[in-house]
Amino acid sequence: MMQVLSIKSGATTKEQCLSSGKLMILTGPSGVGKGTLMRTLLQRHPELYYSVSATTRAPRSGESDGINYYFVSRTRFEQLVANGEFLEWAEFAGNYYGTPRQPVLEKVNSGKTVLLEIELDGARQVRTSFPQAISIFILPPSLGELEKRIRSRNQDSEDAIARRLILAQDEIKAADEFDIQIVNDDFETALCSLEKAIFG
Ligand SMILES: Nc1ncnc2c1ncn2[C@@H]1O[C@H](COP(=O)(O)OP(=O)(O)OP(=O)(O)O)[C@@H](O)[C@H]1O
Ligand SMILES: Nc1nc2c(ncn2[C@@H]2O[C@H](COP(=O)(O)O)[C@@H](O)[C@H]2O)c(=O)[nH]1
Repeated sequence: MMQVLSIKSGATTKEQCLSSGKLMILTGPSGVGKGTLMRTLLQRHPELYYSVSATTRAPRSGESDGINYYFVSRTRFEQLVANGEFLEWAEFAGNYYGTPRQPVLEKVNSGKTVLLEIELDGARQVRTSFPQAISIFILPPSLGELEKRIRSRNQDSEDAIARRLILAQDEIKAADEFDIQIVNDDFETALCSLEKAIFG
C-alpha cells in the first residue's frame, strides 16, 4: 500500500511517497505511564521502532544518552532547530524536546511502524504535517492517581511536579483531538488497547 504523506520541512511543504510504514503518536500527561507502556510494548514487539528524542532536560538516574534521550545543551538544541533537524519540537515544563526528523522518515519509508512518545504541542505539529499518523491519547484514571504516579517515580523536584500537574489539566482537555483515547488504569488492559490500536 502506498501513502502520500505531506511533510513540512522548515517553511516549505513537500510531499513524500511512503511505502507501508505507519506513524503512531502517543501523547498524555506526564506520569500517566506512556514510557512504561512503550517499554513493555517494545519488549513484546521488537519490530516496532521507537523514536529517541533530543532534550535539554538533565538525565534522571538510570537514563542513558542515546537510549532514553539524546541529552543536549540548549545551544545545541537551538542549532538543531535552526538546521531543520526536527520533525517537531516543543518546550515543556522548562525544557526543550524534539523528534529527530531523518530516522523517523527513513524508518517509515522502509515500511516500519514508528512510535513517537511526545507531548501535546509536538503531537499537534505532527498531526498537521502527517495527517495519516494515528494519534493516541493516554488518560489517567484521575488527577489524584496521576500525582501519585509522578511522585512514585521519585525523580522530579517539587517544582517540576507542580509544573507537570498544571500542564496535565490542559493536556487532558485536548484528549478528544486524538483518534484514540485509552485510560491507563489497569496496566494490562491499557497495553492490550494499545496493541489493538497499533496492530488492528
Ligand atoms: N497502570 C498503571 N498503574 C499504576 N502505576 C502505573 C501504571 N502505569 C504506569 N505506572 C507507574 O507510573 C509512573 C509513571 O510512569 P511513566 O514514567 O511511564 O510515565 P510517563 O507518562 O512516561 O511520564 P513522562 O511523560 O513524564 O515521561 C511509573 O512509576 C510507572 O511504573
Ligand atoms: N514534543 C515533544 N515532546 C516530547 C518529546 N520527547 C518526550 N516528550 C514529552 O515530554 C514530556 C516530558 O518528558 P520527561 O521525560 O521529561 O518526563 C512527556 O510528555 C514526553 O512525552 C519530543 O521529542 N517532542
